[in-house]
Amino acid sequence: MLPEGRVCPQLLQITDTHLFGSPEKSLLGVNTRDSFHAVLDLIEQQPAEIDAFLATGDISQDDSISSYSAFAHGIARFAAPCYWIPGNHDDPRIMATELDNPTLHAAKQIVYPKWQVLLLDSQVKKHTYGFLSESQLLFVEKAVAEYPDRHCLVLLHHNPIPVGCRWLDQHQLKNGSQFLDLLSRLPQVKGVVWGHVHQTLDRMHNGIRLLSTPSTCIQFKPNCDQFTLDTVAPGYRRLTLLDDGEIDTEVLRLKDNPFAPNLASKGY
Ligand SMILES: Nc1ncnc2c1ncn2[C@@H]1O[C@@H]2COP(=O)(O)O[C@H]2[C@H]1O
Ligand SMILES: [Fe+2]
Repeated sequence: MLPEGRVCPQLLQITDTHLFGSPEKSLLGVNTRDSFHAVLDLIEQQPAEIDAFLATGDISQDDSISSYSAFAHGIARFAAPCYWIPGNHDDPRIMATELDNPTLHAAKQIVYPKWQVLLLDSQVKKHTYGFLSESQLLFVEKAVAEYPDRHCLVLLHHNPIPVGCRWLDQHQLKNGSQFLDLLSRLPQVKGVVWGHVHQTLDRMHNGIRLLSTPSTCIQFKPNCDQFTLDTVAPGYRRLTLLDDGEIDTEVLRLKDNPFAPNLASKGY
């Protein structure tokens, strides 16, 4: 719930932390534990109140218990609750045990006075691409019918539209069109937010704001056919859900990127 006197939820999306069990390990030249902590430092420096963190998957890179406990330990420095969904790299069984305490757990639906936030599971076991099952799609319809007077924000790991990188778009949400067609019939839905693509996007589709968010570690360069890393800094997204259904949002990044990746990398 929100503190008394405030109706606009302030949410922070952190995504694709790709943590390892070992604090020494790097992904393509970036120590993901250190970059995660640097992003948390940046969040701590902001004056904004935080009502919840939304962690949109690929929390772990190696599916070790200690990678998930590193996430839990890091996020525990904030009092706000953190809700997570799995990404293609995650093991939901380990998440269910390691990321489960009063302020950190899986969530499907968060209800605020003027908004509801839905968190969908787009993971397909052993595959990099995503898919939303019939039950996930039905859940969206039911949730909107349950609270027809509230605006609705939907989060998932995978991108429902191609972002313009051919190598990456093969791994998108396979039924993205079906998903967006459904949302377009639900006027309560104001925005869709995802991770996975390690880059920023902000576009409108049939009145719905489509937003993607940088990773807290490596970034992918937009509009590249082949795997290409970007030099822009790790970051996160602030989302403020306004009473009138508008989404006030910004991406905040580390200054003077201290986490330069190995630009010669061809993949992972
Ligand atoms: N060179 C590559 N070509 C295609 N896919 C890749 C390449 N390198 C990595 N990937 C996959 O693409 C995924 C995109 O983001 P993820 O972090 O989910 O994990 C990545 C890998 O599973
Ligand atoms: Fe991913």
